[in-house]
Amino acid sequence: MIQLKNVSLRLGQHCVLGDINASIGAPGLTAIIGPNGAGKSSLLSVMSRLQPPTEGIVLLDGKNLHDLPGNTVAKQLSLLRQENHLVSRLTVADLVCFGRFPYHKGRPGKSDWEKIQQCLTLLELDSIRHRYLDQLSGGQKQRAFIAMILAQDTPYILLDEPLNNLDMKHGVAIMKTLKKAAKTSQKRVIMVLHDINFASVYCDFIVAMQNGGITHQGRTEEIMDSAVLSDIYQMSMRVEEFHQQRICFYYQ
Ligand SMILES: Nc1ncnc2c1ncn2[C@@H]1O[C@H](COP(=O)(O)OP(=O)(O)OP(=O)(O)O)[C@@H](O)[C@H]1O
Repeated sequence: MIQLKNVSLRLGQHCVLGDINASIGAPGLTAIIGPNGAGKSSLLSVMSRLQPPTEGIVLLDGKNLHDLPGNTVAKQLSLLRQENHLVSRLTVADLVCFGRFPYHKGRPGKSDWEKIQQCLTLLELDSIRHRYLDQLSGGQKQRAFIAMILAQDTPYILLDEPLNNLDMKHGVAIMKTLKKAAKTSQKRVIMVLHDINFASVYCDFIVAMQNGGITHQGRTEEIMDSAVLSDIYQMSMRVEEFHQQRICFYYQ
């Protein structure tokens, strides 16, 4: 698990995260939800070591994340950020190969190429594997980055809005792929999601944030409740059962 103990983050004058105590990352899929500016991306940054907390500590399987060697962390935890600034003259295959870097250190071997091929196929990227990143649509690029993250093959996978730019078919396909990876390889996938119904249908746990703090945390069915969601988003949200799934209606 990733444990946060009295974690606070201040950026300039702004208290972005305030005294968070939580354990996140049981095997399966965990969604982090909440309104804009609640601190979801900041929480992922702190949990992935991208950003050291101003106060408190983050433990990865009981060890202080910020004391662990970089290469150890890279084999334990991968992070897909919302904004990815990488050289656009990389091909899709180069990018996915980059995900294997903690293992091959620049000299990919047979097992690395097998994994790269597997991830390209899984994300339906075979036909565009030789295209440069700046020749891709937003959704194709997003799938290439997700393939890179899966190629890193870490027990913890942190994704900031992985469904950005994806059409419904690819959104569903990626959630199913992550769910299968979690089930067959005991992965712990933690992802920021804005689409509450994707969280409801595919995630096992939900962590909800407001104003830099975690206000609700539990199994998906506990959080997918009209009163709880209305409180989190400060608007009327109605949850109903539809084909054995809890679906939220919030269009007014
Ligand atoms: N570099 C920064 N300096 C100061 N404040 C920042 C900085 N980066 C983010 N913030 C503030 O921190 C708060 C949390 O931002 P964060 O991006 O973590 O929220 P979020 O929940 O991911 O939002 P969204 O849903 O809009 O992506 C916001 O109020 C934001 O304005």
